[in-house]
Amino acid sequence: MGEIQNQVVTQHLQMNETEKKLLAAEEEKYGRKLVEMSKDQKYGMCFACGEQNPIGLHLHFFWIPNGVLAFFTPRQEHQSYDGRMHGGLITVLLDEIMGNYIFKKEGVPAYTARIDLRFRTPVMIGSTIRCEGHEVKRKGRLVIMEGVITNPDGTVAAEATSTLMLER
Ligand SMILES: CCCCCCCCCC(=O)SCCNC(=O)CCNC(=O)[C@H](O)C(C)(C)COP(=O)(O)OP(=O)(O)OC[C@H]1O[C@@H](n2cnc3c(N)ncnc32)[C@H](O)[C@@H]1OP(=O)(O)O
Repeated sequence: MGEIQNQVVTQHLQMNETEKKLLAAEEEKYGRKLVEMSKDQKYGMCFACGEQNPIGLHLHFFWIPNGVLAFFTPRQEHQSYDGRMHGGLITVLLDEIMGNYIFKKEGVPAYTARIDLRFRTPVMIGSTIRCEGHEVKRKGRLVIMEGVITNPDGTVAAEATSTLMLER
């Protein structure tokens, strides 16, 4: 098993042209360049953001005021029913943007203790979606975050609230 893992080599996926254009439009809106969150080599196998994970989503995250922004374009392998992105993977996107934001902001891992999610409209394969998360509340080590995924036509695809527990 370890041997097989060690043989896996992957190329980190960069943002595609559509994602870059959408990012540029956001930067226009904010009137400044958005800073990308650093990648932590220790977590290179993270399914959502890890650069070394051969089957990962290879997300890129950007700091926005009190929150985080990312884009994602689902591929054929991310399907559920024909042409639709799998809901479990939509959940991964929301879980990740909220969790990674707190991890990067605080410098300690934050574990998802609860996630409430509503799927409102389908996400279609090949369409670039916008993922945004914001911190809304703190109580001790507990952090409440909200996240939303928007389709290219502006409709909300999914929205979630999560409770994360910061590591001691
Ligand atoms: C770049 C690297 C990658 C970044 C990835 C980030 C995104 C991904 C994030 C994840 O998906 S993490 C993986 C999935 N989640 C887990 O594996 C977490 C599994 N659960 C646990 O490990 C523990 O349950 C947990 C750390 C969340 C809490 O355990 P603790 O022992 O630290 O806390 P405890 O259960 O004693 O609760 C402490 C307090 O918090 C409260 N609490 C716990 N969970 C709560 C909840 N969900 N809602 C409200 N309150 C909650 C609890 O009632 C209590 O309140 P009191 O102090 O007043 O008694």
